[in-house]
Amino acid sequence: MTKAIVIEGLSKRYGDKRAVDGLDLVIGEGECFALLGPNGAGKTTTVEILEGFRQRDAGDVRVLGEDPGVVSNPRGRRGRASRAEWLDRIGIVLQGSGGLDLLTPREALSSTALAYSRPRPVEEVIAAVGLEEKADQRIAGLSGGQRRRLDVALGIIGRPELLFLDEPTTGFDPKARRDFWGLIASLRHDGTTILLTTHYLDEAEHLADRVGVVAAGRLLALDTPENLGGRAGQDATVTWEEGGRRHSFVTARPTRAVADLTARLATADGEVPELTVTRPSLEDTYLSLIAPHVVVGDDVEGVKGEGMQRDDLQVTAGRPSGGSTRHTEPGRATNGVTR
Ligand SMILES: Nc1ncnc2c1ncn2[C@@H]1O[C@H](COP(=O)(O)OP(=O)(O)OP(=O)(O)O)[C@@H](O)[C@H]1O
Repeated sequence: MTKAIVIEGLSKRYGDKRAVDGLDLVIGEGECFALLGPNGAGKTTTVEILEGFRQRDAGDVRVLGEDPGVVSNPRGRRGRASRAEWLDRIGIVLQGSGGLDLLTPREALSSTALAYSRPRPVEEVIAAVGLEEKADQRIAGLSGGQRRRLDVALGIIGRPELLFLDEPTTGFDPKARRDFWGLIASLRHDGTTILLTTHYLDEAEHLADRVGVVAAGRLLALDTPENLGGRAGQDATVTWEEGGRRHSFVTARPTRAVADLTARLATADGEVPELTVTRPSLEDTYLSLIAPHVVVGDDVEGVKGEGMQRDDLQVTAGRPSGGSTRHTEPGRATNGVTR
């Protein structure tokens, strides 16, 4: 595997706060990798170090073969030319960008495109993010979701080899999210490496080849979405209706359980009433992974104000929400970058 990103023993403190605490991670070229974690887990700090916006305290980092801490410094020993070359290969969508209010999306994209050696056509990018109707209106008048789409457009206009997406679909309506997922699929198809942070687990599940879960600056788990935390091999819950009541049990062998139930209870048309077979969803697995880092009445360790509370976990954890089958066997956009 050719490595797009290599992180070894990465650490970063803010005063006494350990935002990133000995992180190791390798992301391959062409991979779509999702970094998951509660508020304050250290995701943005990590990504900003990779983007060259922040200096690390310790550890080694390589992004497209360069040390961002060195190459991103225009006055450093590598100089302005290397920095421009490196930035030419990277696209960045930050959590929110501003300062473009007086421009239109077309103007913002056209001027940003000038900074790249082989930009995508502006029209193509406007269409890809579904901003055709807003292309010539002032950015100040765009809705939150439309601005976010523009952020994404600014991130991909330079035809990056590596795209950083920090919570890209926040504020998107469901259709815009689906459209965005399609866009990411086509970028991946073209070989773009993508590092995504998101709080939407369905988004990670849909888009990512692998996910990493971080809390308190440490990597808790790393796997494909299907296998995270041993998910694929975990017991299944079988539920059905019998005698007017719901019944359920947990089993490691759901195929056999369904066959037994079908033999015993199936009606003339072969159906067992209200039969469902569920395994833990990605959300269930994620919540149990981060649960030890949740403090009752306080934020997640190392977290900003809106951290997830234990009450949230009680509502959701263990809910047989994912993989449910019925009657079947379960089976800072570049506009923020000074170039
Ligand atoms: N500039 C800063 N100065 C001081 N502390 C900071 C700064 N930036 C982040 N932190 C702290 O570092 C920790 C990690 O924050 P970070 O923003 O990297 O987390 P995150 O996983 O991206 O969170 P979110 O999901 O809320 O975006 C938090 O405790 C946060 O309060």
